[in-house]
Amino acid sequence: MATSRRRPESEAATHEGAAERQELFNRIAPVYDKLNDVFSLGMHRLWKRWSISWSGAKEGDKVLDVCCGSGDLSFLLSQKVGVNGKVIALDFSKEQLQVAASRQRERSKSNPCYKNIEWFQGDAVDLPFPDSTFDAATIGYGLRNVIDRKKALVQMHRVLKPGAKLSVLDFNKSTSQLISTIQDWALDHIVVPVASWYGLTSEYRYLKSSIKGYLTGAELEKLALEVGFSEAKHYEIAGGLMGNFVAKR
Ligand SMILES: C/C(=C\Cc1cc(O)c2ccccc2c1O)CCC[C@H](C)CCC[C@H](C)CCCC(C)C
Ligand SMILES: C[S@@+](CC[C@H](N)C(=O)[O-])C[C@H]1O[C@@H](n2cnc3c(N)ncnc32)[C@H](O)[C@@H]1O
Repeated sequence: MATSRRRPESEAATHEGAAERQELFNRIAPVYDKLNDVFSLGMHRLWKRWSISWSGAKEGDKVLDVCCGSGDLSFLLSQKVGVNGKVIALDFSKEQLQVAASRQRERSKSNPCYKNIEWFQGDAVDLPFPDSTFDAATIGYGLRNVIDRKKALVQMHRVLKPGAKLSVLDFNKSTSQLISTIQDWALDHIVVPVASWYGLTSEYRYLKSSIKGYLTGAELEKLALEVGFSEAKHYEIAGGLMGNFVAKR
């Protein structure tokens, strides 16, 4: 009997799902930064600063930003680790990485520290780095979008040094009916209608369904301990609309 080289059905579905998401993030890349500022009234910048603090990144460190997108967290990490440090930023969307690289070129004109960032196109579930490489890692609004989140956590655990921290910023999948009603209302009545002006209706509708399909803080803590992190704690921020999860290798 000839051996089939086709992927098993579930693996093929995962691959197709990931490719669809990659395309979605490619499509939103040109307006992504602007819409985040508009919809969060600029607050996402503050949440990202907090997430960097939670990562424990410091001067001279070698750090990883997974699902870096257009690079907001990578730029903050870059300032934190300074010219003696190194930021490795990874994403699977070519368009997002192009935006990130162009922002880096622009910012490096006034602050050479940003030259310490290196961009990689790659998959969060298959990180192309050796074990125990990084002093800290971040993933902002990324883990929710990864189909096999356990695999991504296993990978991030593997590439962190013992004692290093992972900081995961994202929407909070709240257990409070009030908070999830507010999230749903804002997404249905503000975010999706405005995104529609840019021809991005389905892309921003996806945002709501991805929050429903995400993990609660308690579920994130449980999963991180399962994959080998020694400590895991989820913090609600922005009145419970957002969350930051911290896990220590
Ligand atoms: C920076 C933010 C989200 C990034 C983001 C993440 C995704 O997974 C996406 C998927 C598909 C399309 C877009 C995104 C995406 O932009 C968080 C803030 C921006 C949000 C788009 C809007 C948040 C609305 C909140 C429910 C209410 C905000 C309250 C605020 C204090 C005014
Ligand atoms: C919502 S954006 C967040 C970007 C950035 N971290 C921020 O906070 O603005 C999510 C990013 O995750 C990336 N992404 C989603 N799944 C991924 C995967 N499996 N591997 C690599 N990148 C992924 C997308 O391409 C997108 O750029």
